[in-house]
Amino acid sequence: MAAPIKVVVTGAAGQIAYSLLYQVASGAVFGPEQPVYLHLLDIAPMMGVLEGVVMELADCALPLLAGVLPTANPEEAFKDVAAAFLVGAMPRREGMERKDLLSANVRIFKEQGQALDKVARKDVKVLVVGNPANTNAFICAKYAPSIPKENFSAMTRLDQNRAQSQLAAKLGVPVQNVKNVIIWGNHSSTQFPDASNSVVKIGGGEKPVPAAINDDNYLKTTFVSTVQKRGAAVIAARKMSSALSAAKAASDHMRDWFLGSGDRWVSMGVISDGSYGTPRDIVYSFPVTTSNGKWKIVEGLTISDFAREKLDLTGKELVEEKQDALDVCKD
Ligand SMILES: NC(=O)C1=CN([C@@H]2O[C@H](COP(=O)(O)OP(=O)(O)OC[C@H]3O[C@@H](n4cnc5c(N)ncnc54)[C@H](O)[C@@H]3O)[C@@H](O)[C@H]2O)C=CC1
Ligand SMILES: O=C([O-])CC(=O)C(=O)O
Repeated sequence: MAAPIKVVVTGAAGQIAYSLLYQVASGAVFGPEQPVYLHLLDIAPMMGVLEGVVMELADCALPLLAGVLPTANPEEAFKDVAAAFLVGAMPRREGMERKDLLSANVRIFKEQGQALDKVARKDVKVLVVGNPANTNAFICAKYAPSIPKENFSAMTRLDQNRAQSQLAAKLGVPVQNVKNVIIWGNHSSTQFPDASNSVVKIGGGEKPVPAAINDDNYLKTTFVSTVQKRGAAVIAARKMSSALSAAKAASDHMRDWFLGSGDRWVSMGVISDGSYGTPRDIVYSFPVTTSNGKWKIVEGLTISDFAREKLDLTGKELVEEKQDALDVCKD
């Protein structure tokens, strides 16, 4: 058995963590041969609740769980971690956009970037889940200059999973038969869910999804808006934001980053190098492949005029969010 790796989950007393911790501790993320030492960070008033979570983790009797450290101190939480799930942040309520959380949440990611910079492993892989996720990831990386920017990512995997599931339902196939759907841009209502390059196993063969669905209008309208608005739809129904599906997506994202995405593209918010004419130096969601712990943007895709407009719109929003976040972090 390998030596345990240290993994931190922030917001560990919250909703998403409640589902995520089991997945990490049971081997679903780092594999069935990799023990984990869990560092659980939350704020001081939540330490009592967190104690209950620690008890439940013990009661799960998980063979891969090498130890648990609950703490309210970021420098203790981030010490020597190989993977960081940055979940802890305020969630939105009905009627809010995710960027309305910026002024409340972005300072958390400045402080946590500084702590990661001081005490985490320099090869730590950071996944920002807390909203607005892309811009928080940008700020976190900015305040951790000793760690490569490529090691910071934002979660758009939940959007990808939603998109894949919508297409599979429309086509009447199991969800794993659909692959290579892309989420471009921001984890916000301007994101562009793009099925134009996706393929489906159907009727004993493989087909492009647009040909199999044969309804361009659906792919350009209902499909896009359903995925863009799915988070809001869950909030309207549950009065709380997605948690089970968010935890599953966070596990998928980190697993693929560590263990590889195989022959599938996955969407991750990563630092933009200007690929596909997007603004540089923002955290933008691209189709990537992952292997050996590194991601690589899928190259050479054709961008239609319809897609161009969508890619530009979500990029513009990210440039604006970045400026707002930098203003908040000045004081
Ligand atoms: N990127 C994505 O696809 C998704 C992102 N989210 C976002 O994830 C975040 C967490 O959501 P939930 O778990 O449902 O919220 P929650 O309110 O249930 O839990 C958040 C936890 O974070 C803790 N926290 C607050 N400030 C902290 C700090 N400075 N350090 C450590 N912990 C801190 C809180 O005390 C609380 O226990 C929200 O911002 C939500 O909008 C949610 C779903 C999907
Ligand atoms: O919608 C929200 O506020 C929570 C979230 O990010 C999602 O479910 O995609």
